[in-house]
Amino acid sequence: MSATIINGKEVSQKCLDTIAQQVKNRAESGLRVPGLAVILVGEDPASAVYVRNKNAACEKVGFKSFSYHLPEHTTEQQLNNLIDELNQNDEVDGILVQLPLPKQINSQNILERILPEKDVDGFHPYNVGRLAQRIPLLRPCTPKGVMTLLRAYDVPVKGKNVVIVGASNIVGRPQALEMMLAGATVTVCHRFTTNLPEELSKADIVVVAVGKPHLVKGEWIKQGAVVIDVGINRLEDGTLCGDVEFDVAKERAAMITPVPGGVGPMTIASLLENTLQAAQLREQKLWV
Ligand SMILES: Nc1nc(=O)c2c([nH]1)NC[C@@H]1CN(c3ccc(C(=O)N[C@@H](CCC(=O)O)C(=O)O)cc3)C=[N+]21
Repeated sequence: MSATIINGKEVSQKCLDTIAQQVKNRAESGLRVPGLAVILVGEDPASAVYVRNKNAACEKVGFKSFSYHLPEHTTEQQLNNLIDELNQNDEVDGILVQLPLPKQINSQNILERILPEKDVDGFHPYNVGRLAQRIPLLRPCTPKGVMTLLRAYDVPVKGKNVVIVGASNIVGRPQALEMMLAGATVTVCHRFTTNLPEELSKADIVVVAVGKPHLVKGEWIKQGAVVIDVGINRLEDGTLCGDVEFDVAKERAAMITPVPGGVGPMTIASLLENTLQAAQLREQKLWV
C-alpha cells in the first residue's frame, strides 16, 4: 500500500489563516501589526527562495516586513550595526539573518548579537538552552514546523522510536530536543554513524535533514513508518528533491512528506508564528 502524502502546503496555509485572524484581532484592540526583519548578505540561491516565500507569507498575514539585502563584501561590524539598530526598533519584533553568511563574518557572533526576545529563528544559545531545559520560548522554525505537521496528521510521538538523520544546529539537534520534549525515544545519526540502515530499521518516525539527494534509501524505511524529509536539493535539471528516495520509501511508509510542498512551507509558517509570539512576549515582558 502506498503512503499518505503529507500536505505541508495545506497545513501551513491553515497556520497562516490563524495568524492573519490574530493580527486582525490585535488591530481591533488597538495593538500594533507585528514586524519581521530579514537580512540577506550576498547571493545564496536557497536563501533567495526563502526570502521570496517569506515576503509573500508576511503580506498574506498582514505583518510589516523589513527587508535588507547587503552586498557580499559586508563586514561583521556593518552587520552588527544593522542588528543593533533593529534590536532597538520597537516596530521590529523578529530579526532573521539568512544563513549561510559570507566567510568574513562569524555567524555565531551574529546570532548572539540578536536579542533573544527577537530571535525568531530560535538559534540564539539562550533559546536553544531554554528548549534543552524543557522551558522553550522561541523555537527553531523547521523542527517546530515538523511537530506541527505531525500533530495535524494525528501522528503520536510519545513513546515512539524516532530516528533523526543529521545533527546540525539548525535542524537535527533542535529536532532531537523537540522530539524528547514530546516524549519520544530519540536516536540522532550523523556522519560518524556506522550502520544507518540498522538504526533506521527501528524507527517509527524518521526525520532526515542532511542536504544530500537520496541519501536515505527507500528500503531502509520500516514498514508503516512516518517519514519526514527536510532536505531541499536542487538537481542539475532544475528540479527539487529531498534527502529520501521518495518513490521507493512511499511504498513502505504509512505517511511521507514530499519535496517541495512538505516541510519547507511549514518552516515559514513557524517563522510567522514566532514573530507573533515575539510581539506578545515583548508586550507582556514574558521573556526574562
Ligand atoms: N537564518 C535562516 N533561517 C532559515 O530558516 C533558513 C536560512 N537562514 N537560510 C536558508 C534556509 C532555506 N530555508 C527554506 C525555507 C523554506 C523553503 C520553502 O518554502 N520551500 C518550498 C518551496 C520550494 C521551491 O519552490 O523552491 C517547499 O519546499 O515546498 C525553502 C527554503 C530556510 N532557511
